[in-house]
Amino acid sequence: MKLPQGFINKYQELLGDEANNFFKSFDLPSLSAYRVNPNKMTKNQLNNIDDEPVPYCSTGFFGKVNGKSIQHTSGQVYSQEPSAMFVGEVVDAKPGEYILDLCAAPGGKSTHIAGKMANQGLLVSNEIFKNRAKILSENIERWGSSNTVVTNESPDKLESFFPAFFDKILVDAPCSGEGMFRKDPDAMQYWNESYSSECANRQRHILASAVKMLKPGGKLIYSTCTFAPEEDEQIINWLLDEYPQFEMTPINKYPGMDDGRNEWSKGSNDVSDAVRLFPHHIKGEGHFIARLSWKADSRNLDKKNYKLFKPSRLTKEQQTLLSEFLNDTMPNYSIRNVVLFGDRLYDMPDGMPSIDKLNITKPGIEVGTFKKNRFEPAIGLALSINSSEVKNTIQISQDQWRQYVHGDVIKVDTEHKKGWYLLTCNGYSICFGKLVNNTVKNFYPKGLRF
Ligand SMILES: C[S@@+](CC[C@H](N)C(=O)[O-])C[C@H]1O[C@@H](n2cnc3c(N)ncnc32)[C@H](O)[C@@H]1O
Repeated sequence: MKLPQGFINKYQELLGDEANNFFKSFDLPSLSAYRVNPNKMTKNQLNNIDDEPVPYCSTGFFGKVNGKSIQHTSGQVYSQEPSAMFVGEVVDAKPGEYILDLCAAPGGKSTHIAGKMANQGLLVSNEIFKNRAKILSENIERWGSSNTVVTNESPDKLESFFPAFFDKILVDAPCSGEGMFRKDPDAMQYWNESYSSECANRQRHILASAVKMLKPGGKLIYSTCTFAPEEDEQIINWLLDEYPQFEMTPINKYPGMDDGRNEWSKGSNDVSDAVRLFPHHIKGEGHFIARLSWKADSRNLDKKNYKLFKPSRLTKEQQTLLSEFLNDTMPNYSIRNVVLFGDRLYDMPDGMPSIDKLNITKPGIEVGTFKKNRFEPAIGLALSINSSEVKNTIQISQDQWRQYVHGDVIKVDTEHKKGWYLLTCNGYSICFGKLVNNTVKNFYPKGLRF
């Protein structure tokens, strides 16, 4: 691979004897891997996977997943390069926590975090760019995460909605992406001698917003997929100088992982507790991760600081249509917080403050749409539940799955009564379908068909 000459000069000087091995690693093929969804897969299914495990991520495996496979489309797996998986492990999300993933698209770290939260607590996944926030929402939807809200805001706008709100915040920062060169050589075209300093400026702004949204006592996790000290050790050194309430917390390092390099930090703070994943030391594309803790004790959320969320009001007709659907299909399902976007009904997780004026792409699980005289369940609802939560299911074969995702109807032999059914394949929820006279009508969203 032809690396930029300035890049070669820079890392020759920084890495000395190691530089040659570092440069050689760019000529090796990039590594593919995937994580499985612990909220969908059973331990047994996990144990049956033959691929080589990623040693530092219990749900990670080396291997390629086809984006048009049933595994991907039903949210059983998420493709992610292996070193990026260590970020989610360092976040160490726990069920019940309030977590913000501030730079979240396309959703690798958010799906990892959501998997660990087991649908309990609140995950706000934010992305500044609208088109990327849409992709993030689709990935969260497939993953079936019911405690996740996707927002589309700049970090400074988000501050006013969530002052001192989160237990943990991940800043997986936009960066010069040197760790992406091998996978996507086009990323090299943006590289120049001053690019890292520009990125560092933006990273400091994002972190300043993140600090305002973190609860005292909370944890801030910072990561990049670049090797540039300006965006890695020097950012952490700046953060420790600027916000003395923080201290670094050690990260349990696995063989092949390196310490943060104090000699690159241009400061007096010890940043060796950060971790570097270099492609010539470990099987991955490369990452930098640091975890900081706010030294003060955690205090409880003072609700008075927040405008409380007010649920949307359904009309009488909407209430009737929804009750009919739920009674017929999933009588035990109750919507936590009703949010209506036009005719689309969402089930928002608990814990959100008022969402007035907040740009939200996905306020939670999309339950369905109110149509004239009927309620149509959404694929988002199907992907977030399992068959034990619905009255009526139809198991379809892999061939029938192919027909359905292509937009075709499915014929079923057995006698079933007319109505909505959850279609499952190999035990995984796929979509709702409406059965009329032994034919399952196709409700797979047009935009997702293939
Ligand atoms: C490294 S990527 C995040 C990858 C993501 N965490 C994942 O695991 O899939 C950084 C994200 O930051 C977003 N971004 C760009 N400029 C930003 C800014 N000024 N503030 C916040 N986010 C920004 C980018 O659009 C991009 O989606």
